[in-house]
Amino acid sequence: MDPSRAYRLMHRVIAALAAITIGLLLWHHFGMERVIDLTTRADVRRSAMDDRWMGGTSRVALAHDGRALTMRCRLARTIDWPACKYQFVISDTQAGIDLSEFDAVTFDVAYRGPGRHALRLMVLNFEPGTSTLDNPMSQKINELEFEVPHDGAIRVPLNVLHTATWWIDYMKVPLEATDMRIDNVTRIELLTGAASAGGDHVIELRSLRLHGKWITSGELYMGLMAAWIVCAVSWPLLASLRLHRELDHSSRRLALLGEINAALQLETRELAEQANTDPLTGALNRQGLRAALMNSPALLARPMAVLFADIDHFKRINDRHGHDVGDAVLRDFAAAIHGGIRANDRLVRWGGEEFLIVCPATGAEQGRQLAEKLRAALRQCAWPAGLNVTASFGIAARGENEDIGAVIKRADGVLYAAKAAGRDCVMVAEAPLPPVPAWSPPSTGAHYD
Ligand SMILES: Nc1nc2c(ncn2[C@@H]2O[C@H](COP(=O)(O)OP(=O)(O)OP(=O)(O)O)[C@@H](O)[C@H]2O)c(=O)[nH]1
Repeated sequence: MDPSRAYRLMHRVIAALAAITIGLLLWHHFGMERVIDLTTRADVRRSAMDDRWMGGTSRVALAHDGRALTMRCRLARTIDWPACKYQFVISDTQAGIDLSEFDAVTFDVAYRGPGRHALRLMVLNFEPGTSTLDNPMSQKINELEFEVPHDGAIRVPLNVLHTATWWIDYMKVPLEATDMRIDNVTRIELLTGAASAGGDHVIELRSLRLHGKWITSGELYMGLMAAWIVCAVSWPLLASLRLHRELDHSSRRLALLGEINAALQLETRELAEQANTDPLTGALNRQGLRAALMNSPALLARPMAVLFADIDHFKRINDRHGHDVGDAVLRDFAAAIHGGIRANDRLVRWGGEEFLIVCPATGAEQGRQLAEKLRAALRQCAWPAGLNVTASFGIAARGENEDIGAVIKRADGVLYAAKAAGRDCVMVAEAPLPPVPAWSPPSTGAHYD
């Protein structure tokens, strides 16, 4: 799953878990009630017992009319502790039920008979190491005695149960094992009170219910703690995954932006080149020459020469063969010139069929030789439509402190002369006059009136 989605989901999970925790704690405290009704529960075996097994002479009979369990007891005080009792057997094995999370027992009972109407509740807990299956008396006996009220309804808290002292004596239980325990209850008994009067006692037990929680507080706390631990571990894990993914995303976006930037720079460079280049011949245009001179001022360092080249009778070519052939001638002319000049020379289409060649580190004579070489190269070209194309050249070498415009003008001047001289030739301009030094007053001390 996408870590960002999982992270958002985690927010919801934590909010839900917080709500569930509060809900469960409140529900556990105020509700979640589990009730075991011993008078009706199918897996509980119900019976009655008198004291004859202890040598007594009491008699008991149990009847169940569907409404109540009625115990008729003829109590005979012929032994010290005569009693009749209900027996609720929950388990015949060593494994009973855990009532430690049960907090009360309720009775709905009607009691008729002589003397005090009291009942004794005994909760038998199977204790591993102490109890045995063949002797129910070996199970820890937790007891309490209560008066049956007139209306017969009573709720007795289970925490008032205590381990019967006579059982502690009987079993010789060490002090540290005498605590009340009801975590493995196998049977529950309800007896006539210890000091009940002899005679006929009729006890109608309409219900005997244990009230507790569906899950113990321990289980609840453990479960909630486990859920919170899972959240606590997952949270930073998902947060770091999300961070990692966001970093990954950002670096990919950064890389993409870098690529776009590089593409834009390339495009800008291409546009700049297009703006500086003549689309027909690939030579620089005037703007391109200006940019080249600004970017490489060394182009103007002396010696340097400008060759002005002009195709002869170009108008005639256009007129006779059409503009397309004229264009092809211009392209081939630029290519031929390009093939004959050095890499650091610059070819500029000055306009129409006029080209400039700016040659750094070149004097007037070298310029003339270059122009002758180019003129010879033009003769070698295979021109379109079988034409024989020639060009005239005017050369000017840059004088001291002469600006480029003046050099071009002088080259143009001698080109005009070359045309006038019959074309297909090279003319070199005279060197310009050296600049006149600025006047300064004589240093001899002479003065003028
Ligand atoms: N095909 C074509 N023709 C062009 C282009 N630019 C200018 N021209 C033509 O080039 C011709 C130049 O003619 P002119 O200036 O009279 O020069 P020319 O005919 O070469 O004569 P000379 O220079 O005296 O030898 C004109 O007809 C322009 O229309 C272009 O880009 N393509």
